[in-house]
Amino acid sequence: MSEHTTQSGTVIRTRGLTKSFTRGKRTVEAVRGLDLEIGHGELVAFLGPNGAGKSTTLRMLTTLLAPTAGSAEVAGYDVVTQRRAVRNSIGYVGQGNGAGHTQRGRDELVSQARAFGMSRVDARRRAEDLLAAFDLTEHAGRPVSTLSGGQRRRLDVAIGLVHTPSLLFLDEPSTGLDPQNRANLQQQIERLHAEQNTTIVLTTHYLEEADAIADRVIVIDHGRVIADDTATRLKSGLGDLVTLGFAGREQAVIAAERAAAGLPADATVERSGQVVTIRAARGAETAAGLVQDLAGLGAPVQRITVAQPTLDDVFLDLTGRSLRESNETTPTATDETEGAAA
Ligand SMILES: Nc1ncnc2c1ncn2[C@@H]1O[C@H](COP(=O)(O)OP(=O)(O)OP(=O)(O)O)[C@@H](O)[C@H]1O
Repeated sequence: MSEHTTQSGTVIRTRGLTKSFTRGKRTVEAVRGLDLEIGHGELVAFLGPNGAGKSTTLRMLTTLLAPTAGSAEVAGYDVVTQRRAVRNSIGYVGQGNGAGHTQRGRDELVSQARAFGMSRVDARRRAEDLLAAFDLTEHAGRPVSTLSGGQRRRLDVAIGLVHTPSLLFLDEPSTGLDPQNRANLQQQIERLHAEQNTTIVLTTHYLEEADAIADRVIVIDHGRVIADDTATRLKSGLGDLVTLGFAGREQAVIAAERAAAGLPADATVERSGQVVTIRAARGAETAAGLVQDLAGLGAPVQRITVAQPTLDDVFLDLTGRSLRESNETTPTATDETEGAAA
């Protein structure tokens, strides 16, 4: 089904998109005034800690939740007044498993395709194509409940694609998968994007996932967009992290002083016990120069690592918190759903 795009190729446009939930006497402002434009063919990741508002945004864009304020157009249709048209234009794979548990994978795909109005022959052909594309052909005759987590998740994505949407929303597609299955699913998503030019919007709290597959990373925190760019550009604003280890505290003090005196003003130097950490552009060069200087000053470096910035460093720089740690400690709650998936 083809999507109806604006002349500029924008497929998602939101203005002041807002959602609050009332829980008892408390109001949770899950999404606060989002202004977004996403173009045809982009692969966008919404990245943020648990509870940041990623799923709520996706659920508004896919018409599952009505916004409290603001507006959103998806594939050229309004998510409130043209819900059906939006739903017909998109694929949506939610966090839970969409597939029925006792159905066989192949039958599930065929029934979904039939539900979208395909003939029996076309539905079977579509199911076989999707099974092949997601490496599921050999498992297609098994009841869904017997599939592994990774196979089930791939089937979910295949189901979301039955009607060949050119815009696909994936809510945490790889959460709960082991690294191998996660990598496998990421490959399928990238292939879908590259081969079919499908616009893909996914949510994730895996930094590496956003970094590896998205053309554009929209970092969300407390219901707001706090950064929006390619992963490379987001990271390029930060320096490399150089860690130097010394035999004793005194040498580390000398090293910290030397580094602070010799590095550009935007570099940062911290010392903790026998370890000095430096955040600076061109970390390898910085480290090499320092190692030489320090040997001459009687403070030889014993251990050295140079790490390039990650998206976690970007998040830390923006919020003062580590996204990795936020994910480990922040609880999440979703307890009400409005409407149902297409
Ligand atoms: N149906 C709901 N009723 C009440 N509060 C809700 C509901 N859905 C979400 N929230 C709250 O809104 C905030 C944003 O939640 P949301 O699920 O959008 O975050 P998220 O970034 O997708 O997190 P996660 O990665 O855990 O899915 C959270 O504080 C959450 O508890």
